[in-house]
Amino acid sequence: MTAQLIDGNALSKQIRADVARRAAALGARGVTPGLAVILVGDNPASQVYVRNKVKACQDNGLHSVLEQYPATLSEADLLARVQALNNDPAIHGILVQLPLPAHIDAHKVIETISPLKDVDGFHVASAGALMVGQPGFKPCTPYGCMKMLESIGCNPKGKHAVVIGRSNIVGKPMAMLLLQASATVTICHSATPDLAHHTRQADIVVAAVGKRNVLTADMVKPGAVVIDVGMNRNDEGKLCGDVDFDGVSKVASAITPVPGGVGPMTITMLLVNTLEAAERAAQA
Ligand SMILES: NC(=O)C1=CN([C@@H]2O[C@H](COP(=O)(O)OP(=O)(O)OC[C@H]3O[C@@H](n4cnc5c(N)ncnc54)[C@H](OP(=O)(O)O)[C@@H]3O)[C@@H](O)[C@H]2O)C=CC1
Ligand SMILES: Nc1nc(=O)c2c([nH]1)NC[C@@H]1CN(c3ccc(C(=O)N[C@@H](CCC(=O)O)C(=O)O)cc3)C=[N+]21
Ligand SMILES: [Mg+2]
Repeated sequence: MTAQLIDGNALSKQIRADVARRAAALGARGVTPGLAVILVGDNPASQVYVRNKVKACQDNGLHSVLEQYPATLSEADLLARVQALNNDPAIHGILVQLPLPAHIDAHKVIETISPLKDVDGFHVASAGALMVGQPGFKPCTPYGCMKMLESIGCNPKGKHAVVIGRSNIVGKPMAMLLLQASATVTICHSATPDLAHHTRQADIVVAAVGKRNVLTADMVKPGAVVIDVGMNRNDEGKLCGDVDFDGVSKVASAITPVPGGVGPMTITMLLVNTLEAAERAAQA
């Protein structure tokens, strides 16, 4: 391995310490930042993520409420819960864990969250703000990826960035943030005929697909920076990303691991967004 490891746990620790300081300062003014997390159903992966989020709040002086509902919860009842949290002054951020059961329209649920409390950055208003460069919540995963680039002094300006994946929660906002940072951005997806042709030209590659070994060493330009968003399980049930880490880390100049890379940074940026929502509410 020749690449520098971009340690998401270490960077998270630094940023979370700052969050904890600012949360304490707000607390001294009588405002405790509050996050509500709603989990519907019993998806085991979702339970792990949600528990990590609640624990991160506790560890850094944020108040959190976890609401768990059975998979049979009706859409109307979920919308009513979101509306109640919109009106709850102790709650500054609302996160509805995805995926939701099939009988619930996730889009409708997200659009019901007040944009002022949309700490996931998934609301159309947040996505639109990002698109036109207005203030708004940035989606936590791409936001965390930008912080990881910054942490190693990688300024995207003038670089060619290739994003693999175009989902509304990762790929698309990732591309927008890189564009905002003045990279030249290529977005690849399942209908891209020759993925390697694009990735080989990239100074920065972000893989956000959800399939193992989407990016292998032969697809990477020597010295490129590689960010692995993927969360998959290998044949032994071990957590792994989209990137062939062993191969690519011999070619890249810097690379994020899985676990311990983008995952913890996603939670860290959720704390940052919640803190900022509370700071804004305290000013208003
Ligand atoms: N670490 C973290 O904090 C987070 C990790 N994740 C993980 O990141 C991964 C992506 O998540 P998400 O964006 O929600 O996933 P989606 O399934 O919504 O999107 C996957 C994207 O990958 C594209 N794709 C699929 N196959 C290929 C291929 N062979 N070549 C190129 N592109 C392909 C799809 O293209 P098309 O649009 O054409 O279908 C789609 O745009 C998952 O592993 C997920 O678990 C997600 C969120 C947070
Ligand atoms: N409304 C909503 N917001 C989300 O932000 C959201 C979501 N729904 N649905 C699912 C995805 C996925 N996601 C992760 C967060 C942290 C880790 C994480 O902490 N990963 C650890 C490992 C965790 C483990 O051990 O399984 C790591 O990479 O080191 C992973 C994945 C947030 N998501
Ligand atoms: Mg990770």
